[in-house]
Amino acid sequence: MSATRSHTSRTPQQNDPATAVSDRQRADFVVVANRLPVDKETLPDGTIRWKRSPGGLVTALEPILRSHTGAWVGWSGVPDSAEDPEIDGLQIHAVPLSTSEIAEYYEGFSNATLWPLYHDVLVKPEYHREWWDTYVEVNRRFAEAASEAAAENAVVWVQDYQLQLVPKMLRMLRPDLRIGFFLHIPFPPVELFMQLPWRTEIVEGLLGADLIGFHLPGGAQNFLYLARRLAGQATSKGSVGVRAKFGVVQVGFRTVRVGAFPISIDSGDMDGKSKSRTVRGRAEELRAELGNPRKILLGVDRLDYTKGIDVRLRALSELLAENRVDPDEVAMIQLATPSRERVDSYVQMRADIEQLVGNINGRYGSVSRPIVQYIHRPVPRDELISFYVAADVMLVTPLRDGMNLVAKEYVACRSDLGGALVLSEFTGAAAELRSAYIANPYDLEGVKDAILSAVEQDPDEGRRRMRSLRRQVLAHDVSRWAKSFLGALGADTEVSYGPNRGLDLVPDSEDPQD
Ligand SMILES: O=P(O)(O)OC[C@H]1O[C@H](O[C@H]2O[C@H](CO)[C@@H](O)[C@H](O)[C@H]2O)[C@H](O)[C@@H](O)[C@@H]1O
Ligand SMILES: Cc1cn([C@@H]2O[C@H](COP(=O)(O)OP(=O)(O)O)[C@@H](O)[C@H]2O)c(=O)[nH]c1=O
Repeated sequence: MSATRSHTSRTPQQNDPATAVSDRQRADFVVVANRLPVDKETLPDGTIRWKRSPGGLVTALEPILRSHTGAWVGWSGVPDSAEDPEIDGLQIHAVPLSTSEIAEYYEGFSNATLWPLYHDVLVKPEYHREWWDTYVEVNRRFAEAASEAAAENAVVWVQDYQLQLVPKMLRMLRPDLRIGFFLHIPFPPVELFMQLPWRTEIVEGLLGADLIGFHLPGGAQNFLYLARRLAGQATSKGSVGVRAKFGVVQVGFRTVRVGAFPISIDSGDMDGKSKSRTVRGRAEELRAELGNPRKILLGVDRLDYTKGIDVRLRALSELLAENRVDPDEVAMIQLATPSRERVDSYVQMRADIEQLVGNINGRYGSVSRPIVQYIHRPVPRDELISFYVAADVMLVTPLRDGMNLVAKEYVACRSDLGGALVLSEFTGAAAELRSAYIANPYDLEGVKDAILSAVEQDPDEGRRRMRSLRRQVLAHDVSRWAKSFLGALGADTEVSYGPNRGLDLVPDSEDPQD
């Protein structure tokens, strides 16, 4: 997948005379992400094996990686591991991280500085100069690894907040490359971003890309303002659309495009799997294991303070206390994958949530039937689909979330048009899933009303809503997401550039939704 534009610059070989990839073919499409698309597994006999991880990004990009000479640059998730595991022919380039780099770059700057800052400062971001220094150093290592992996004129797609300096660093190493960047979490309001002591470096780091993607137009517009204010660059002023009507920043002779590309899931695959006899049977079993309650409520999240798990538990607790929900008729399942367990705010939040679960079960449950079933371990994908099929009401109540794929997965699994989705208005998904029961997670009465409406919904109304939600999710799947981004980057022959290539071409007045 060579980019179409011409260049005159160092070839990778000139750049890098003797590298770890010298014996491998350089790739014409390179994904750079904090995490590799593989998980390390220790078998009962102690042997180690690498397993393809089931994430949406891997699913979306795998066909593109396979149809080109594709490579993935990332961290294995294990300290000091320099193994380059080969999975089904996919080229993997591991960037090893030491224990202290994991503490300062991943747990520190990525997840105790940027993550809370970009999620509405739900907890106070910590600003430490040593963390920043390590973030710069690790970003440099990722940029070097990408530079070594990429063939001349290759397309490189950098992912997410952990790697915001990589586009500029990579461009300096390899001006021939076509570079895209996608942010998977919200881009914060300007007033919050301005707290960051290294705000200009981050904006300039991103401006190394040819195309910068956000989930929502609002994030793109915040970024355009900052590119003007902090980096002093000329930008377009009109509104940004969805998958179209890009903003532009003029950086010297380069035009950087800025757009909104809401990510999605492999909805066709989930739809198909959810119809299988095994999944349906397992869903029935789950209902039976819970004592066949009238209504099953479900939450599926990484255990993260952004996800509003406490919000839904408090809402349920109050509904039970007010006798608006009968404890004999409802059961709630909360699946909570362990996440970032060495970061203080996550430790505290886990204790709070487990206490709330205990309070509800202590007050309203019985020995044989707790109200809330809480599972604190990852649930495999196929099993997860059975939970979606079994649940009458899906509770997605984040205080802020870039997208929230769980909401889309639930919808994709409901070909029976059953079920109801309660969805926080502060998720990226809420911009598309308008037929959900939308609630403001800061308004507990509103959340309670939304849950009650979903529990008591008229079946015809439920089918109408689910049909409309499914239309959206099935039409906009993850492959469309990848193609629309890569098309805008000029890397995919199936999708061509949109019209907005110059500063004056972004119209002010057009509707931001396509
Ligand atoms: O890698 P971890 O620290 O274990 O965290 C897992 C991932 O969490 C974040 O997910 C985001 O991306 C989703 C897909 O675009 C989106 O739906 C969700 O709203 C985001 O929170 C993070 O952005 C990833 O980098 C992490 O790997
Ligand atoms: C709890 C749980 C989740 N999954 C899968 O994880 C992702 C979660 O994606 P989302 O966008 O909702 O949020 P974050 O990226 O975590 O911020 C989704 O694809 C779930 O199916 C899982 O496989 N197993 C689990 O136990």
